[in-house]
Amino acid sequence: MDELKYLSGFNSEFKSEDPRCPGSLPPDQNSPQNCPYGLYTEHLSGTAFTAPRVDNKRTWLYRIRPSIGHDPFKPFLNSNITSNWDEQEPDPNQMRWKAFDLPSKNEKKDFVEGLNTVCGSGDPRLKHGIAIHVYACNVSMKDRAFYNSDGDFLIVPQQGALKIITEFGKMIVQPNEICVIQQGMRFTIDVKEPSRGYVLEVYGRHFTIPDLGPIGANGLANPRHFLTPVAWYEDRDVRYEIVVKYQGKLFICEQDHSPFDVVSWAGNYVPYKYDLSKFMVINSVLFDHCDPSIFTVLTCQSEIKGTAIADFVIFPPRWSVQEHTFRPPYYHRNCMSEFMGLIYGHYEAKKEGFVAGGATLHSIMTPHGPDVNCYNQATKEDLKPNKIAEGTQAFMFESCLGLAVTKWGAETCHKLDAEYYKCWKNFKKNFTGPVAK
Ligand SMILES: O=C(O)Cc1cc(O)ccc1O
Ligand SMILES: [Fe+2]
Repeated sequence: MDELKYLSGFNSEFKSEDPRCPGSLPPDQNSPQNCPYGLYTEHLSGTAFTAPRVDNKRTWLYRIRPSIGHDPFKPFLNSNITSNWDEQEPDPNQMRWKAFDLPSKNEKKDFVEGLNTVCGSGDPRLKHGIAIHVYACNVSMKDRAFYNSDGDFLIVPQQGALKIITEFGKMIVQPNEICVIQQGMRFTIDVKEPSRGYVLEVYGRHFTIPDLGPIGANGLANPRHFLTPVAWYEDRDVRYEIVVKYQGKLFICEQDHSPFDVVSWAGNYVPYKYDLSKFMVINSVLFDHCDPSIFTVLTCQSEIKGTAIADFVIFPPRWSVQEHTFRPPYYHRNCMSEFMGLIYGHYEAKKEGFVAGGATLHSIMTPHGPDVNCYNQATKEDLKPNKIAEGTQAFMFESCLGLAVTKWGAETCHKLDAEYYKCWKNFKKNFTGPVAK
């Protein structure tokens, strides 16, 4: 069970000291000539120095050795991570992936080795774009840490808890929880069982909780339910590997000690986790279907007002009570890209074929919506209050960007389901014809 301590709050100014070294945080300044306990000071920037105060993110780390003490980086081979979006020809078709494979029993893959890019857009060098990855791993990262120089990772475990050690401390992230580890933050992941999940990466900008508009001051994700680790360090002089994702490729270097040697830290640029069951769900209580934006947990905004480079949206269990309404998602064509995954249960619009650990992609302006069975049932059902999606958690990564599927996503994973289009075959023509003159 999760017995770790956390700090609660979103976008808060935190400070934390490992209790083994009380007073390790310099009390009156950021950069003393000599730090308590002989620690080194290091600054981690999450935004430009000159970013407006409301967006400005940085943290001061007090550590046993500065991060710079490492050998040169070399390419890390055998990775299915990419930001090359031209591997395949564009494909506007609705896509559905069966559950992505877990490593087989005689394979050993840690989180880094098990990361595969499915689709994405943009360029980490231009600090604009996203990538969607899936991971499947069965061993812990042994004396190996990872950091992403390209952007932030929003990690959605689907199977298996992740024990994540970061420079800021430890967190355990279970399925139905998510975490965000931002650009530059080093972490290592331990797993106890074959584990699988999804990663939404955003280049160059950070996630926020959405504005609430007329909803008011409260609702959706509550800032106090976002949890940040408390300082924890290890003083271990061993060969340690640091893997970096840099401009879409992985590189590896070695150093002679654990990078998890931060004794205390202070700032507002931190990793955090969030339990999806704590989301305060809002929905229509009389008629019509609310847009899925009502279920936005986190958003990464573009420069265009109200338009997200990436929204993280969930479809949690909730009561459906609308009168004279077609209750499932409406048929539509969207100017945004919609990538969906399933943590457990069944998605209301597609009871078959879209399975936990699998995915769908409905690209810009590609028509989609409930399958024929769902339509037929929803147009006939007695509209009593109904708890939908009990025992279910589907989610969507929605982006204003056009997404390209990688070679891994289209071919190598062997999970694309060629039968997907069939769930929309055989719509009955119900048209009753014009009024007779
Ligand atoms: O396509 C989907 O299943 C996601 C979705 C759900 C919904 O309730 C309304 C619109 C929408 O795109
Ligand atoms: Fe949709």
